[in-house]
Amino acid sequence: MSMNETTYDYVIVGGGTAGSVIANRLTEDPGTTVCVIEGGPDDRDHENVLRLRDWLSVLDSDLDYGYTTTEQPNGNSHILHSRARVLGGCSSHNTLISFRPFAEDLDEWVAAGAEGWDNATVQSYADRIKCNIIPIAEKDRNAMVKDWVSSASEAAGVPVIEDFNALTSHGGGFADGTGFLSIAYDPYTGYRSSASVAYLHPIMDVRKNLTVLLETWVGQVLFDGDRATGVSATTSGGEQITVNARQEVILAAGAVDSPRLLMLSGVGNAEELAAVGIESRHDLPGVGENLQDHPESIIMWETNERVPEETVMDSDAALFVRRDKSDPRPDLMFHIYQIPFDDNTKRLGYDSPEDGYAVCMTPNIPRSRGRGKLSLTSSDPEAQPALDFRYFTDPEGYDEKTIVDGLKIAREVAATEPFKSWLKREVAPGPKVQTDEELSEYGRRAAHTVYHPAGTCKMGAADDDTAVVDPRLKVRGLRGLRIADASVFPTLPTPNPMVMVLALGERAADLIRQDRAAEKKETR
Ligand SMILES: Cc1cc2nc3c(=O)[nH]c(=O)nc-3n(C[C@H](O)[C@H](O)[C@H](O)COP(=O)(O)OP(=O)(O)OC[C@H]3O[C@@H](n4cnc5c(N)ncnc54)[C@H](O)[C@@H]3O)c2cc1C
Repeated sequence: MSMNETTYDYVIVGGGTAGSVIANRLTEDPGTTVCVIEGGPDDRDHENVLRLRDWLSVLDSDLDYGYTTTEQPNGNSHILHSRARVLGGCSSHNTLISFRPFAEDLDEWVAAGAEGWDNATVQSYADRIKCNIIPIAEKDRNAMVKDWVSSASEAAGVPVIEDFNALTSHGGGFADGTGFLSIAYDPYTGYRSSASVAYLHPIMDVRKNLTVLLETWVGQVLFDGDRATGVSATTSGGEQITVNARQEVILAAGAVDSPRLLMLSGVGNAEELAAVGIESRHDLPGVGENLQDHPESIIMWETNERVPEETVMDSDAALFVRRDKSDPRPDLMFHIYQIPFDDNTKRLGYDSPEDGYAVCMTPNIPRSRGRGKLSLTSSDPEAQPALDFRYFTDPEGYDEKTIVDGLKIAREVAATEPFKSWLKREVAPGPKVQTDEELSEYGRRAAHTVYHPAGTCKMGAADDDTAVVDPRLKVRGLRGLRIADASVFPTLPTPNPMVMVLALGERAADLIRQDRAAEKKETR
């Protein structure tokens, strides 16, 4: 073995949300060695990463891969798809809004072939999550957002909910409601309780069986026949290294980079790989398909007085509405932003209120019907992949209608006291935009992402040719290779997905341990 070659039991690509969980759980056994390879630096060296309220300063910075979208004829072609380049992954730059999935979300997974991912099982894994998930502390709740919650409740005819997760963890879910969010944070310091904070910081430099390689980029998965044997990677100093896995390579590089890495390693649609000059190792047409997101739009107002200071991360409450009474889950979600969230409105020529005098509502589509595709544009590992979300292309026009309904409901909230009295004028789309056609045109052009790409290596039954991984997260048709991150979601859960990613990491570690124990028993 050469100097730049090392061997561990497990190699985890990506020290992000799921990767941090898996690394912690696998190294609970001191006899198991794990190497995490993370493309970004240590989050402990970045105060603005640790301080949740500074989250926007991390977006579009050198800690953001900043993926773009392809031309979106029916939507917004200018969305920047932030993905964190730092330990903890997107849990290190997101807003840490923490929702457990709904029971029916997981029924859909099981129906899609994800056997064993039923609600009872997944909730039991969510119970294990180490992040400090709590409803926003009273001291962080500001008067304007409290008034917004009252008005949202009255205008939409929905109850105020004090703890959304109490209803999903043991009651299966809720139909509608509004209230302050639950966040993974430390209310005393305002610091994140991200995956890296909760799962890695306490054990890094403590557990001798854990190695974390930072600022190191995995370029390829290495194979011996159909078995993944390790990865090749480049360190920040430009050194090429090989990291071997005695047992397994686990991809936890996220919904963009896990399929990208598979394709660069020759695993994907053979014809499409050939078209960009990559020799196919294993024809797996599902890689990169099924790209999903929670699309959203925005409505912004100028306030009469300065928005009060108290906040956790400037987006502290939500509203859920259910239009379709045949489904027990909500089908429209709104975040409130206590700041001008104006990237897309500015581009369309709207002015922005002075800092401290803006409030926004962002209606989003919890179960969007759009399905996109991620593909490689070249065999150059540095070339950005093409992310074609195909926003607002579902033939029924469901996504478009949801955004139009959302903008109308947001206006009803704004017309209801006590929130009404905070507002001076509607800035975007503005009072001239009234008809459904006008609202649709504006809503789609100003559309943004809730930053929830998923589904690009979807899980399905072992004999489902469109699936990339089986229900034990093993890449179909290969050995020694699993994927455990948001890319394996067959469908996006109704609410924000991070808790589902954390629970998936918890269960992935169990599956890996169970399979290893069974293998040991067999060879005895
Ligand atoms: C701005 C933003 C706000 C969000 N807000 C919320 C929220 O409030 N609530 C919520 O539920 N969800 C939120 N999300 C979504 C949520 O954070 C993600 O769905 C989730 O964190 C994804 O986890 P993951 O493990 O799949 O990937 P990630 O957490 O992205 O982890 C992937 C890791 O792999 C590393 N990596 C990638 N490729 C390589 C490679 N080739 N070599 C080495 N390392 C590599 C990356 O650096 C990264 O650390 C938000 C996302 C964003 C971007």
